[in-house]
Amino acid sequence: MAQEANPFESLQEQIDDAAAYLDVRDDVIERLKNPERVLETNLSVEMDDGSIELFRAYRSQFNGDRGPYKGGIRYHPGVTRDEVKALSGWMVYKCAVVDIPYGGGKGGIVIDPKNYSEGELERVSRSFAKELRPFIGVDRDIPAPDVNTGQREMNWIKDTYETLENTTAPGVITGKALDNGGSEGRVEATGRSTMLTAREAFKYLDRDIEGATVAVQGYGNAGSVAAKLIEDLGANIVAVSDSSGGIYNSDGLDARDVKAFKNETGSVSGYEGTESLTNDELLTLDVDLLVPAALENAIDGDLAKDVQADIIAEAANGPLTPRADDVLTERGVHVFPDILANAGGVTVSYFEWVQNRQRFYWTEERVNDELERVIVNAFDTLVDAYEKHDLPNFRTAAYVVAIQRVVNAYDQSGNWP
Ligand SMILES: NC(=O)C1=CN([C@@H]2O[C@H](COP(=O)(O)OP(=O)(O)OC[C@H]3O[C@@H](n4cnc5c(N)ncnc54)[C@H](O)[C@@H]3O)[C@@H](O)[C@H]2O)C=CC1
Ligand SMILES: O=C(O)CCC(=O)C(=O)O
Repeated sequence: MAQEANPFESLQEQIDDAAAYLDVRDDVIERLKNPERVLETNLSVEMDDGSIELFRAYRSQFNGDRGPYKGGIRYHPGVTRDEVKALSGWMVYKCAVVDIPYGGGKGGIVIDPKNYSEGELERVSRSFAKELRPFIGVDRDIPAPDVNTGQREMNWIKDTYETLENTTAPGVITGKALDNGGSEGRVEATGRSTMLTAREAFKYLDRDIEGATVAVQGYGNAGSVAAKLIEDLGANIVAVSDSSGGIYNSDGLDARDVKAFKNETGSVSGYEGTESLTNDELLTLDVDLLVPAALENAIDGDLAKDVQADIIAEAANGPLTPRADDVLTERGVHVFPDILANAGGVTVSYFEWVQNRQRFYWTEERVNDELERVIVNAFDTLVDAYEKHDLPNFRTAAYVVAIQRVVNAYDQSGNWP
């Protein structure tokens, strides 16, 4: 099992690693390593039995130099202040690497949603929306889904905001259902960017993705969509997992059928014709491509020594610790970082926000074409930086590109006296 690393310290280390290759003053870099503000609140919510329960919740607004704060809201028992700070910082550099006009933010509630009824979850979400209301807005801070949240929670938050503000403002949040101002293609967007990154990575490394073997850790929104779209490229998904464990079949799984099985039974475990394996076994399988799509710190320095994949495309945020990065760089494993490989989610959120502002809605084909253009451009810019500056790995390349863009926006804005 991977050792805990503090994700906020990991983010700061990633920024320092890239800053070493940039001609930017230390005090400016220091500014880019810390959030502008963090809201911490205790939601008191009535449960179905009439009792009141407290839920700790956070929203971190990391940096707004390039536009409104943007980023998802996570419901998970492991949410911490430092985790939310890290996730909000990763959003800054993600939006910059794909060059969409946002800063970075992130929110989280310490809750295991499995233990609550739909009515209780609605009251928790509305209570958080009430606390968030003064801090968010179409041009201020725009939340979205993350782990254990989706269209349902986004709809509740939008409705609470609009009711309290006595207005209609669908662009205050993205990832909504289609009938509530959502965008075609948003549900699949995160996994789609992982597929596009993997496709471009194989091309760049002069390898064939058709017939390649693939393991996917985490089979939720990001992982299951990435799996099915990578399978559509002709790759062979041999192993997938979720929090209950993993399944393996050397002949390959049917990604869509496994998802249907998980929807029916609640987990991938027990899928017909498979051997079970632990998450650590999955992460160290001898495959061509590994897609971590669960949570932070899945692979630490020790586990990284046993990773046998040649290419990693990070669908999750922060799945590798900095020590794991060092080990994998040393061992020549090609890691394509989260801030590129899962940037499809926020990119299509941007498209949703644009559509909400214009009250003019796009076809799924247009969304997917525009997304492909953004991700392929970002990939090309990243490999150009990697080659031009002779950088150690693709993560550093992504941060070099992203930090420079944030610094440019900051510099061009001038100074207050
Ligand atoms: N939903 C989105 O649009 C975006 C999500 N992400 C990132 O993708 C990752 C996954 O998020 P979603 O797919 O949205 O969440 P989700 O809630 O839809 O799915 C999470 C999956 O990970 C599994 N999981 C949890 N702990 C695990 C463990 N220890 N080992 C193996 N599997 C485990 C769960 O069982 C579930 O299948 C997170 O890091 C998230 O921040 C990144 C960009 C956008
Ligand atoms: O869609 C968005 O705005 C943000 C998605 C997100 O939280 C992420 O990319 O980690």
